[in-house]
Amino acid sequence: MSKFITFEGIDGAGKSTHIAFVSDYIQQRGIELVSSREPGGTPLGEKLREIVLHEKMHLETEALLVFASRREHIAQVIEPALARGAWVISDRFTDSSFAYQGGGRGMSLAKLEMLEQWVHPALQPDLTFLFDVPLEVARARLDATRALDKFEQEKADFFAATRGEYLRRAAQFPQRFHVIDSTQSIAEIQLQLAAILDAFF
Ligand SMILES: Nc1ncnc2c1ncn2[C@@H]1O[C@H](COP(=O)(O)OP(=O)(O)OP(=O)(O)O)[C@@H](O)[C@H]1O
Ligand SMILES: Cc1cn([C@H]2C[C@H](O)[C@@H](COP(=O)(O)O)O2)c(=O)[nH]c1=O
Repeated sequence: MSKFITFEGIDGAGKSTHIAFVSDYIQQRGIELVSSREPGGTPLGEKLREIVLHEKMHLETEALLVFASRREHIAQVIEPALARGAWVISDRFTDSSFAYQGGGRGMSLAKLEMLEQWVHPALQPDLTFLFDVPLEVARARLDATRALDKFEQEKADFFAATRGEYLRRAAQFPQRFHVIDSTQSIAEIQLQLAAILDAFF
């Protein structure tokens, strides 16, 4: 049966690193897997991603653009894959909008809930991995790897609020969230992910 798995966390928490491991782990079982990301995942979504990650804009414009990208992603990628029985992994989904636009930027959570209800009233991830890490650790990892985009250049209080909203949502939806302590080594985290997935297959 199809499954929808999302990966969340502040920038530099380790999502991309662990998506590669989880993708291999799932595919080794002969399961068809579609791996995608937000904002993005479709040609239109990738154009919106460029704008969202690099242009300054009103916080509600930002929220509308990430949900526009998501609407296209759901229609073109997520729903067709789930309908044919494939598993879908998405590097970020609506929890990111609550964390970044809601927590980080301070947008009304009630408005975000309205957008969520509009764009995907019946779709929620089956499993969400939240890679939780203090900002200093995430920032040190990012600084070592690449030039920073608009979000990655935000200050400590933005990421404290983003992380706080992620943890609030994990407490609100404990049935789908697994909070992973991302200060552990990659090998330790992989053991934890494998155990969670083994129980999920
Ligand atoms: N548990 C870990 N211990 C040490 N280094 C790690 C760990 N997890 C990830 N890293 C390293 O941190 C850097 C950032 O990791 P990664 O790109 O996976 O983060 P990310 O959450 O996908 O970031 P972003 O959301 O900004 O793309 C990489 O160089 C990666 O090798
Ligand atoms: C889906 C989504 C994403 N964002 C932000 C969070 C990140 O800073 C970037 C995406 O970059 P990544 O390297 O792929 O993690 O976009 C957001 O603010 N709101 C969202 O809904």
